Amino acid sequence: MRLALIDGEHYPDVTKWALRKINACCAVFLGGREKIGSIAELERELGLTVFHDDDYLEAIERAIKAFPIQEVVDLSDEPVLNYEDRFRIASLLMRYGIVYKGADFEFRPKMFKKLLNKPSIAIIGTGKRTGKTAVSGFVARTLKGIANPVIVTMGRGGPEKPEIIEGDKMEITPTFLIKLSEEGKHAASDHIENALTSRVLTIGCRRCGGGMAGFSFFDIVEEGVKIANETDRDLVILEGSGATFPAVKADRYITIVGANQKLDFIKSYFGPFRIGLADLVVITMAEEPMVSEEKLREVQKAVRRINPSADVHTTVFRPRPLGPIEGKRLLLVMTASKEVVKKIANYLEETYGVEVVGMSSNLADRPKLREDLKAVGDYDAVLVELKAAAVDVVTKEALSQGKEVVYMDNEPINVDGKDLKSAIVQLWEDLKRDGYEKP
Ligand SMILES: Nc1ncnc2c1ncn2[C@@H]1O[C@H](COP(=O)(O)OP(=O)(O)OP(=O)(O)O)[C@@H](O)[C@H]1O
Ligand SMILES: O=C(O)[C@@H](COP(=O)(O)O)OP(=O)(O)O
Repeated sequence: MRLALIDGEHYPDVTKWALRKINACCAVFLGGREKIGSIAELERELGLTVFHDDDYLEAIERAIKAFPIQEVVDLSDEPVLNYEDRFRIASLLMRYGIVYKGADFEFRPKMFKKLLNKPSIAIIGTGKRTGKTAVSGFVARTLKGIANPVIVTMGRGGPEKPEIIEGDKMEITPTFLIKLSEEGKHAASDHIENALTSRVLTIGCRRCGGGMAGFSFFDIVEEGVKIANETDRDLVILEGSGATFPAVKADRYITIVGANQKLDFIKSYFGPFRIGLADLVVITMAEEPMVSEEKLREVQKAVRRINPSADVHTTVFRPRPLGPIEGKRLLLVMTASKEVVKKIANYLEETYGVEVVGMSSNLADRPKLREDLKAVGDYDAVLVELKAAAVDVVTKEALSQGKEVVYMDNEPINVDGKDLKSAIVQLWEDLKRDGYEKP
């Protein structure tokens, strides 16, 4: 069935003429009073049900619940709808799997397939390096004792066939990672990072390309999910990549929003789609210099407005070295900005009694990283995130110099007085209580 979006900037007979052409079952009145009388009169003139509300999204949602709508056709125009409004509508319809068509645009959702035969939590983000891997690892560690999770990733550096890393059984050493890298693999891919930081079973998948709403052009997640189904694990954590996520229906959603992101990417375009899916939102990097207090308030406000029912947590990252570093002279290498790396260096010096003698924020830029590594003086150990060039450049160079390699994780810490750990346990308890949807 087809729902039409109409307004009062068109005369009723013009709208009626167009409605006949598209064979609509009902309409939502969006606003604009210049060319109509009352809405009741309009409804009589058009001869079909017209939904309306102060909030046009509410009206559309009501129409969708009342009729089995497959397509929404937008017969309105500016000034009633601006471009931001249209993305809001597109975000809502994407969530319901409904096509949204206008005069010169069409948004076609991919269907979320129900493929998992066990409970699942998807961890998706509004952008790259917003902290999906950090939070996925945190969720896995939090639930490890009670839910025995497996993580399925879909990185752009992921393998062509799903790769299983038994992080719970094997030790992931610098030498093992170098071996993977020499086999031509991306040894710092998300599934390997998760296996190392959280010591759980992970399944790495590949994806290529991402659209606007969050679906990938190609990916092998379905193959990864089939393998996850065959494991004896109780919970599948599906981790997105960049602003893209698996087109697999999950039972719960955690959306990661970087406080440092452009506000428009959070509250406009398809930000509301990603945030609207969430049961729990984690706002990451909520501190200076990434974000001012004023902008943070705007980000929090936008998230609450888009999804009032989500449990919102505001957090910062702090490093969690995965090996002993106390008393060492450290080289610190990260994908974060120069200012952040300095901040982390101070934190490490204060917390672990180390001396940070060199730093690089160029982990994701190999030519600059090589220059940084050449310029550094003597050090005992390199502390590096398992991302980007951590293995093929940093680990290789450090081992060749006889230096120690210690990998580090980024731990989310609440700055809002809430407790992310108990919220995650609660999410799992609720999921168990409510039951999960079977394929
Ligand atoms: N205190 C901090 N403030 C801001 N950023 C930080 C801080 N500590 C770490 N970071 C950065 O936050 C980012 C977190 O990346 P994470 O991997 O978790 O995100 P992601 O969305 O999964 O991306 P990817 O999988 O590509 O690494 C990293 O770039 C890391 O260097
Ligand atoms: O670029 C990506 O696809 C992933 C990392 O994937 P790998 O390169 O580690 O496989 O980054 P993210 O989106 O999670 O920030």
